[in-house]
Amino acid sequence: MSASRPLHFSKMHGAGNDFVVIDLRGGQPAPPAALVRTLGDRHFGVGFDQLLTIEDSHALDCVARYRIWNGDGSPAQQCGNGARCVAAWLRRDGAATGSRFRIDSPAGVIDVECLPDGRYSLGMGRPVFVPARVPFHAGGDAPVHELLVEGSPLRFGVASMGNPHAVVEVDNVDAAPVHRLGPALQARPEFPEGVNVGFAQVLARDRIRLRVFERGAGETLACGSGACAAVAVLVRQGRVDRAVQVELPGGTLAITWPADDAPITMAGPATFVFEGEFAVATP
Ligand SMILES: N[C@@H](CCC[C@H](N)C(=O)O)C(=O)O
Repeated sequence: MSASRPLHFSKMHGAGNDFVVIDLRGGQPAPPAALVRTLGDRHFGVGFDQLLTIEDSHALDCVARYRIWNGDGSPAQQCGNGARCVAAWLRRDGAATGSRFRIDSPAGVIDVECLPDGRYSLGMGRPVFVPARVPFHAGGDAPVHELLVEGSPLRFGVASMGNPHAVVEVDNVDAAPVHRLGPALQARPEFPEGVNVGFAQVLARDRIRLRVFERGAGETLACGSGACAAVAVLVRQGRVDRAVQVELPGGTLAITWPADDAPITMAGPATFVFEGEFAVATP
């Protein structure tokens, strides 16, 4: 008979981008990649786009630190929807008090503001367009790049929000070849760390629709860092204004980039779905 230990988790989502959140404060080790994949399996596990581990922060002014693991077990540096869920989780836990606090992410410290309507507003940092820092190894520092992908030229902008993004503007996001061009661009050697690929349709200067094929998770119902990257790239290309409602399949995020040298702000929901225990097999 095999033994097991219970692992308590919270199931959450932010605009449909779904998460399992586990508490590793007190120095508990992060789950190995194989356990992340098992937990993330929607048939044999719990299922999620990303696992979020809440950990002790060494930054004095932060309530906690969190790390992000994609469904395929790979670590990620940034997760906008996840950060809002971490903020909500820390508030419910009591570790975070007041309407403003800071959390420590792999991409740096994030300022959180709890809005009166229940949404969370986060300072997501400044977008980085320098190709080598995305990283994207082709061409110069232009707002639009072009590669031959699957035999056709594909035009896109790149940005890092702590994690790498490519943004393709399309006429109709419903008809965009997200599942063909997403993985094809993601696998290009010019993106040595892979890339999250966003397909954006500009509806107005303050409103876009967006679908994102994420690194390590496939298409998700929303990608917070992807929404920030899409607005940053489209502002740089002169296509949208600096305050944009981003409509994703799972919900809407409000993205504001006040000035080139200012951080991007993202506001959106964070929702608890259920609490559970997963039986982790022990040797
Ligand atoms: N869904 C997230 C991004 C998660 C990480 C991403 N897949 C990566 O590997 O960079 C978000 O809301 O930002």
